[in-house]
Amino acid sequence: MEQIKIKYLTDGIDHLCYVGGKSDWIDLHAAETITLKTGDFKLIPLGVAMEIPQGYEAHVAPRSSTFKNYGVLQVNSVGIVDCSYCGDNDQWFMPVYATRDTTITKNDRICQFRIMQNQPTLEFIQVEQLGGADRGGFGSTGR
Ligand SMILES: O=c1ccn([C@H]2C[C@H](O)[C@@H](COP(=O)(O)OP(=O)(O)OP(=O)(O)O)O2)c(=O)[nH]1
Repeated sequence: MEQIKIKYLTDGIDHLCYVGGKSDWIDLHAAETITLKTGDFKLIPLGVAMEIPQGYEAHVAPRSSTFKNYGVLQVNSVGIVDCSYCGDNDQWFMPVYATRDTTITKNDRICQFRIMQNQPTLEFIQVEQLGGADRGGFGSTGR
């Protein structure tokens, strides 16, 4: 089992845990109560900093119910937390855009994350011709 050092940056949010029977994604909590007007952008503090193991990164995504419950969109679609983001003040955030007036209450489970192994180091070799057959370009397989 991998161990991750975690620092909670605020009182009053639940500690991270698996929700039994759900999945291996782990929910993250809003660290403060935030009221947004339609069209507002806000970095929602998630109240945690972590030391992700070397060779891994975390992917942060909305929960499926986040839009239904709060009307917010995660503007970067998926957040990437690098393992170099590991200091005491490297708090995790969820950047959101409000599509309606809304309130997110402190400790609400607003998004979720998992860690993923880093990809291998890639070397790009410039060529004039690639080896594969054309597939027809973007969106060519029909609806
Ligand atoms: O949704 C996110 C995305 C990123 N981060 C943190 C962790 C990540 O390691 C750091 C930087 O993210 P990224 O490299 O994607 O952003 P950038 O715009 O390139 O900023 P930087 O100049 O800090 O690298 O911000 C979050 O807390 N939430």
